[in-house]
Amino acid sequence: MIEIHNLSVHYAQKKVVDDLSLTLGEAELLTLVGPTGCGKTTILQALAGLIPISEGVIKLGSQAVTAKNTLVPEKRHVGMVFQDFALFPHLTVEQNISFKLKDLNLVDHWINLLGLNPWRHAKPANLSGGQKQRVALARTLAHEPTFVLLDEPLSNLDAALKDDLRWEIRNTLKAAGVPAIWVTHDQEEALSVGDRIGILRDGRLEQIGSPESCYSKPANRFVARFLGEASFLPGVLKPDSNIVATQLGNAPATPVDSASGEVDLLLRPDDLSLNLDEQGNGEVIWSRYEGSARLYAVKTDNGATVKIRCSHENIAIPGQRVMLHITTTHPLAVFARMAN
Ligand SMILES: Nc1ncnc2c1ncn2[C@@H]1O[C@H](COP(=O)(O)OP(=O)(O)OP(=O)(O)O)[C@@H](O)[C@H]1O
Repeated sequence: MIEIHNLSVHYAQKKVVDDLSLTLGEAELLTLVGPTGCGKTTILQALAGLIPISEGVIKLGSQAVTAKNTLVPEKRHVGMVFQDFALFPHLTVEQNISFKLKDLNLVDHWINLLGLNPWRHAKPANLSGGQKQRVALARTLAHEPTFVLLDEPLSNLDAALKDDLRWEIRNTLKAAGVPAIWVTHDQEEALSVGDRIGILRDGRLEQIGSPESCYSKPANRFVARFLGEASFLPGVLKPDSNIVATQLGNAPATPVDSASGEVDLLLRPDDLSLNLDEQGNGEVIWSRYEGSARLYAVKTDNGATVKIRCSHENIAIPGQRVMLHITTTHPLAVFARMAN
């Protein structure tokens, strides 16, 4: 188990990690997301012992690391996986994985589990990006780390490969049974592979929880926007009611921070339906073709702009009148109305 209590990290006078606390369960995979420069890499470096911490405690099993009571990286038993793979170019796959390793049985185990047998004697230069990342992961896990830190492991790979490899990495970490923190820019990746997801802003954790809870009940508008397309529709939520009344109809509501009265309803693009209708309640502003789907922005007759994702067969062009309905049956987050 890893526990982080009130961790802060400064670069000169600048606090880049601010009062971070979290606990990672056995074999738990936590994804950390946030805008560029919010401190994701700094957190991993601090946990690995690569940079000093300013305040707080990092508990790694029975060891408690503080600013004064530090522990060298070698003694933390942390495995790191980087976006640039960091393999030795002159060594083969097998030699890279077995480097400084005593138990060579583990080399075969991870080579087999990650499907690397055909490339066992190849050098990194002859491998694809996905194969290199598998080697890096195998090398990390063969050293039996107590926990694993992954810094944007897929960011140098193309989209098609990313999708498969993210699941392979998740399954492999689960097979290894070690806790891991996976930093990514990609909110879809974070939502899909994490057991829990943490959303950072300016070095602070804005929310941590299951992907479903953070996506459907974000703690604030920043989290709502960061995790996916978010539209905010004005509505009225009666006190002690769980129905919000809006210009597009009523919807089941879950208030954030006890919001009531004049509220803004969080709508995701798949919470709505759209049909061409001259007598409708809005007008298409723009549309984007996405392959299997189309994303529309519609201005409602009351002046709000909402985004809707429909089947690619549902075609409307900018300027056309459409009828929007809220179709979702699960409760939608509502926030206190923001003053203009
Ligand atoms: N060695 C350093 N000296 C001074 N400031 C630094 C140093 N490294 C990082 N920073 C600053 O600390 C802040 C956090 O950087 P960090 O790399 O942790 O962010 P990040 O969330 O990982 O960003 P990205 O998503 O772009 O990789 C940034 O403002 C960055 O400029």
